[in-house]
Amino acid sequence: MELIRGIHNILPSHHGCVLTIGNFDGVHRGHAQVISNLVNKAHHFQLPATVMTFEPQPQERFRGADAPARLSLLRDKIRLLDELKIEQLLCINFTVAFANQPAEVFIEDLLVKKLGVKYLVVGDDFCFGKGRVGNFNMLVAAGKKFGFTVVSTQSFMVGSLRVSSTAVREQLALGHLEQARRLLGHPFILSGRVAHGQKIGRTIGFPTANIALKRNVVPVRGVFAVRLYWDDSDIYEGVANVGFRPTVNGQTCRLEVHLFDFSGDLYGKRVEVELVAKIRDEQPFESLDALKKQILNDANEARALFSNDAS
Ligand SMILES: Cc1cc2nc3c(=O)[nH]c(=O)nc-3n(C[C@H](O)[C@H](O)[C@H](O)COP(=O)(O)O)c2cc1C
Ligand SMILES: Nc1ncnc2c1ncn2[C@@H]1O[C@H](COP(=O)(O)OP(=O)(O)OP(=O)(O)O)[C@@H](O)[C@H]1O
Repeated sequence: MELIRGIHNILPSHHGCVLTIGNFDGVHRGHAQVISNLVNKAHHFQLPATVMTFEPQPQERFRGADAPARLSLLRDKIRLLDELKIEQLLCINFTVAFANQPAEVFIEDLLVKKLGVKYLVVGDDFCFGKGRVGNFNMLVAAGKKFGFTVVSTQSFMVGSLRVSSTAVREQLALGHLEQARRLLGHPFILSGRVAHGQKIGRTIGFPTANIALKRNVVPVRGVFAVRLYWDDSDIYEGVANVGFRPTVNGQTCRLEVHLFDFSGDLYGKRVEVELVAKIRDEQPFESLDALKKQILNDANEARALFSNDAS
């Protein structure tokens, strides 16, 4: 997959493609269905299957810290889209100027002149452009004028629920990891680099890897049974907390992972943490000793969960 970073990097050789557009946050099963249609059409037309996405996501640009929690960082999104076998990912810097373009300008300048879209696949609720006035019917009319075809994909449902990034966020906020996984089609992960913490954990017998969360808002809070992936080959099980650590007066939201039976050095490593099941909500404890007792219970619960999974 070729990553095209920004409109200014679209070359004449990129002219002519089969395209879809969206946030693709989390790259869930609804997205996978849209992209499967895209890839089929691309084969048929012998043109590259291309996804256009935005960074930051539009709501992050407009609402800052009030934007919905992010399901996937750009690098996770790139990996997940790559797995769906697209050929080109166009990542557009979502500036205010870009957002303020009228829908007609977006179509004519970007879709027609720069990208030479031959076929456009969108979901059934797709909107775009200033004031989100651009919709499926407008695209169909533009397609007739400029010579491209627009198709909409039917809603992808799990039971009676339409899969969406919003629906995944709701399930994660409720701690329903299994249902979130069903909607995503893959496990929910948090990724980042292991940083130095306050080093209190080791004094209570639970050393933790602290992972700085690069997102504005995280869709989960609490204590979880986790798997940690690192360097592609090693998988470790453990227990983790996502939160502000009220017992030690934490100021920022952090992911802290205690791995079972691990004594290596993870500092500086980029890791992926799969949240397997929620154990409980984070809470303040009156002493480190009380926290230690609780973490011991959490670890036992997580170990039991993993050994049940294995049997
Ligand atoms: C499994 C687990 C559960 C935790 N639960 C809580 C909690 O409920 N409340 C809290 O204030 N901190 C909680 N913590 C965070 C601890 O306060 C923190 O890991 C400890 O202070 C070590 O910090 P350090 O990594 O900076 O040394 C938890 C940590 C782990 C690993
Ligand atoms: N369940 C689904 N079925 C069919 N198409 C979908 C589904 N979910 C998203 N799409 C389509 O995938 C493309 C990208 O969607 P996008 O990420 O922008 O929205 P979303 O997943 O519905 O998230 P949100 O909850 O933020 O609206 C759009 O064309 C959208 O219409």
